[in-house]
Amino acid sequence: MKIKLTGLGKRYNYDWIFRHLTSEFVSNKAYAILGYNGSGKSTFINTLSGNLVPSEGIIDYQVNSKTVPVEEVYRFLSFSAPYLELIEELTLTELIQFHTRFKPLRNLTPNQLIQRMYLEKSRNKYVKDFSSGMKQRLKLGLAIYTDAPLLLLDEPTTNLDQTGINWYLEHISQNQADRLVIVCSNIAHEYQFCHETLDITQYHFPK
Ligand SMILES: Nc1ncnc2c1ncn2[C@@H]1O[C@H](COP(=O)(O)OP(=O)(O)OP(=O)(O)O)[C@@H](O)[C@H]1O
Repeated sequence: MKIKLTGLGKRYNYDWIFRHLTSEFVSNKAYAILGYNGSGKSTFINTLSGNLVPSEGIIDYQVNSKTVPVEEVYRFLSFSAPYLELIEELTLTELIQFHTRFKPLRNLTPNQLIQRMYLEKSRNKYVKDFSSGMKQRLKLGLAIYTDAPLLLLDEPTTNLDQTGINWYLEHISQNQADRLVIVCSNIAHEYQFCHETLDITQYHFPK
């Protein structure tokens, strides 16, 4: 997986959030997108994922050296973010079954995933009855263990306690090979495994 950005910019109405952004992201590397609250990290990652349309510039996606059109990119990514909701009306087992109808897991069964998330006791519990930390572990577990070459994480340790943070760091580091990982964050421990950083605030002021 490779994503090449050329002169990328995004604005809401008359406000440019970022502009003149040229960069490249490649597989087997993890990148941290940094910046203070409201600086544009989520806007950037949602532009990369194809959820938002860029206001200017080009995004070139390549999978196995073949160009992929933006409307197909969703097939190659898994994405966890505070604003992406789980289906709360399903039990944990039902949710994983539903999820895997669209995207397979990375060489593990739904039961193994439940074990890795330490959610065995909650397999028949409705997601709406999960604690906020359990929901976050579920979001991250589904994202990390979905078999997708592009893994996008926005504020991954939201609602996690120290045990949850350690769990996230262990599982992300075990599952970052052979894929492209992009993490939006302003908390150092969330992106300590990343190889490169991109400070979105550097693209605030157009030259
Ligand atoms: N749909 C929208 N319409 C207009 N402005 C928006 C919209 N979405 C975000 N913004 C604005 O874009 C700016 C960047 O927001 P964004 O959520 O990308 O920042 P962020 O760096 O991810 O913030 P945080 O760290 O708080 O999550 C903010 O000023 C925000 O108010």
